[in-house]
Amino acid sequence: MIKIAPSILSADFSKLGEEIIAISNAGADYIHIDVMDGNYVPNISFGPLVIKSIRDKTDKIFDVHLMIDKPERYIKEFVDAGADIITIHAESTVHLHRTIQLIKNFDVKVGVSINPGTPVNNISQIINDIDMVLIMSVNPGFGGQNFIEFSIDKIKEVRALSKSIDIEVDGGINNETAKKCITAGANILVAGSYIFNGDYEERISSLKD
Ligand SMILES: O=C(CO)[C@H](O)[C@H](O)COP(=O)(O)O
Ligand SMILES: [Co+2]
Repeated sequence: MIKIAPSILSADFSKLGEEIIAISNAGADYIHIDVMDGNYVPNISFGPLVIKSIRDKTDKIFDVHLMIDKPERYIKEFVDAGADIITIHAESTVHLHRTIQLIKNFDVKVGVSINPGTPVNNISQIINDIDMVLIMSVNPGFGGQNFIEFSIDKIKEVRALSKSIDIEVDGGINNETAKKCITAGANILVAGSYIFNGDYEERISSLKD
């Protein structure tokens, strides 16, 4: 089953609540929430207070993608805000294994993401401890970038390590790149600009098809 996770980074922030409702009704499986601190990535988005303010707009899974340095400092805040899945970047913490255990102790799902320049090998040691691998198919920080083709090989590599783990792909996803990702073994697709720049329902079903 392919799941679609619209990234609200491309939503209209002036009416975020309405956007969450619209994207949920259009068939989103997850709501992908990009948290950026202006340090780990060269952009600033929003934090736990904003997430908390939209939590009651939908029952969909809140898929929180933390692009922040030392994410271990803020796990409790994101759990309290309503995160169902918390994904941290392997490059963002010195103590990856410890931070994974910390997230698991809160009884939410845990994902680990790797940037385009990070080899899959960097997460082979912890892959059996986590629920999801998030392959970044653009350099994190901004929506609307072009898909990096070698990400396909990385998806295949992760799938070879685990038949059952969730593999999410994030960045530059459209109906063409989606096909390649699914064929390579991904089962969750994040899409921001592709979905929010068109008819939400049509775009989500074009990714699923
Ligand atoms: O994590 C992200 C950026 O760091 C976003 O989820 C991603 O860029 C989605 O945007 P688009 O689909 O427009 O590429
Ligand atoms: Co993201």
